[in-house]
Amino acid sequence: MAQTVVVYFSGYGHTQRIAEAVAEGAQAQLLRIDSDGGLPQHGWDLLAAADAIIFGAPTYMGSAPWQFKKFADASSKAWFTRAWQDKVFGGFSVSASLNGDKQVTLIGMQTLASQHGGIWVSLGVPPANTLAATRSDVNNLGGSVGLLVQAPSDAGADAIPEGDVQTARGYGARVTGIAQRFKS
Ligand SMILES: Cc1cc2nc3c(=O)[nH]c(=O)nc-3n(C[C@H](O)[C@H](O)[C@H](O)COP(=O)(O)O)c2cc1C
Repeated sequence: MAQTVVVYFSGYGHTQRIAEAVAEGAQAQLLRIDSDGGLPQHGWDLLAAADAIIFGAPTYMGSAPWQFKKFADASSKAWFTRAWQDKVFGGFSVSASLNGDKQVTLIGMQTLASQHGGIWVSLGVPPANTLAATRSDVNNLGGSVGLLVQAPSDAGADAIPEGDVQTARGYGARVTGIAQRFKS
């Protein structure tokens, strides 16, 4: 079985909930970036050993929070040794607005994965964008590069629409499934 790690930052718990849903689908280990932008002691070893790495962050002011950027910059050590070369990568971002410029955060993650020589996994699900579509549908936000999630600004993580949570589980499963195909 391919080993996937979901490495994420969450300021107020919304991205944490989605990281858990992605990890459930991916049968992955969770690795939280702390409020200082650091990883726990074993964090870098866990990432080095992974077959697949999924990045997660909320969108703050139109891009990833500085804590995620600190982690990304610190990953230059792995870049120097090509430690993440040919791993499978995915990414997700949570924000309050339906759009909210989440795509900018996602493209940053895709670029980070590409700098490391990784293989990026798209969302792989068509958009639910018909008149009959609702927020309970899978991929109702119409993402393609990776996973997009909306969390209402005045509510906790429990208020994230079920369609987004389901999309998160499905995306996690897709990333690990693809990593498994590369492994076998
Ligand atoms: C400093 C800051 C900046 C934010 N900027 C945006 C933004 O650009 N677009 C948006 O839609 N939401 C924005 N939000 C809302 C967050 O993306 C949203 O509340 C998200 O669910 C927070 O995730 P977290 O609880 O994991 O930190 C911002 C929130 C904060 C605190």
